[in-house]
Amino acid sequence: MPQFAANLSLMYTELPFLDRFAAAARDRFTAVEFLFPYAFEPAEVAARLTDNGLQLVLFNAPPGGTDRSRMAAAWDQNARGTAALPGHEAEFRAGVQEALRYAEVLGCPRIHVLSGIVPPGVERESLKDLCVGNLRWAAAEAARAGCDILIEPVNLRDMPRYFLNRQDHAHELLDAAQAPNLKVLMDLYHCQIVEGDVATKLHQYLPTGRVAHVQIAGVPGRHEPDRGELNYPFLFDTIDALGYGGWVGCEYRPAAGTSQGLGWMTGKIR
Ligand SMILES: O=C(O)[C@@H](O)C(=O)CO
Ligand SMILES: [Mg+2]
Repeated sequence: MPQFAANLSLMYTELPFLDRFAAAARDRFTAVEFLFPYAFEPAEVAARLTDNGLQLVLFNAPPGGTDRSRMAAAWDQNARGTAALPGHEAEFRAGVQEALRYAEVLGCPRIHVLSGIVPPGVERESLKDLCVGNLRWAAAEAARAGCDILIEPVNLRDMPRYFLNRQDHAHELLDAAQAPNLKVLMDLYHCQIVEGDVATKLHQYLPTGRVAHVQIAGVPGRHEPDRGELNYPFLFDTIDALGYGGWVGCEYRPAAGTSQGLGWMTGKIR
């Protein structure tokens, strides 16, 4: 079976953020991921990882701006990254630097950078070159810290007008950027909603070695993977058969309690 990481932004939300680490460890997770750690000092988060024998495998660069007191508000106001947004280059760079500062303390080898909401009246295509330049810069900075930069195609129902929606578009950006540590975060929930044909997409992209992280959730509800239209046992077998050795993040909203809903995983955590 693949190795699963608990997503502490969507799971265990019945607990305060810093208490979710112990809860994940009690459920026998050995790895976690989350969206944004910036409400806390890196040392505070690092202590929770160490205390609970957990490794951090992925988190996001700030969605916009690096002022910690305004980051949650920025997210609520639809800030979804700046990699593809004209006029936000300084903000993008500051966000990547801030993420790298956390990654170093947290020992995390992967940072997901969001690319942004396409402004009204702007063609997505016209933003590609800017995005490639920003990603190339971010990858070079991250390489010095031994980190990968990841980009994730996200569905337009959850994130209207988000810049990056399709696997092939993500791989086009990688082709253009030519940075070995620029990789794809393949979220099968988004992939199913946007493109479908998920097993074929796994066959197409996992062997490239460019997929550095996978995420899962049931479709359409984004609940446990045993709820909904995707046949995850089959997809897990496919992931294994393709020799994917990376992490699979459980990025779902538990339907009725996180621990209670882990039956789908019983006996499957490495
Ligand atoms: O799929 C998602 O929503 C996340 O992986 C994410 O990072 C969006 O912020
Ligand atoms: Mg995701």
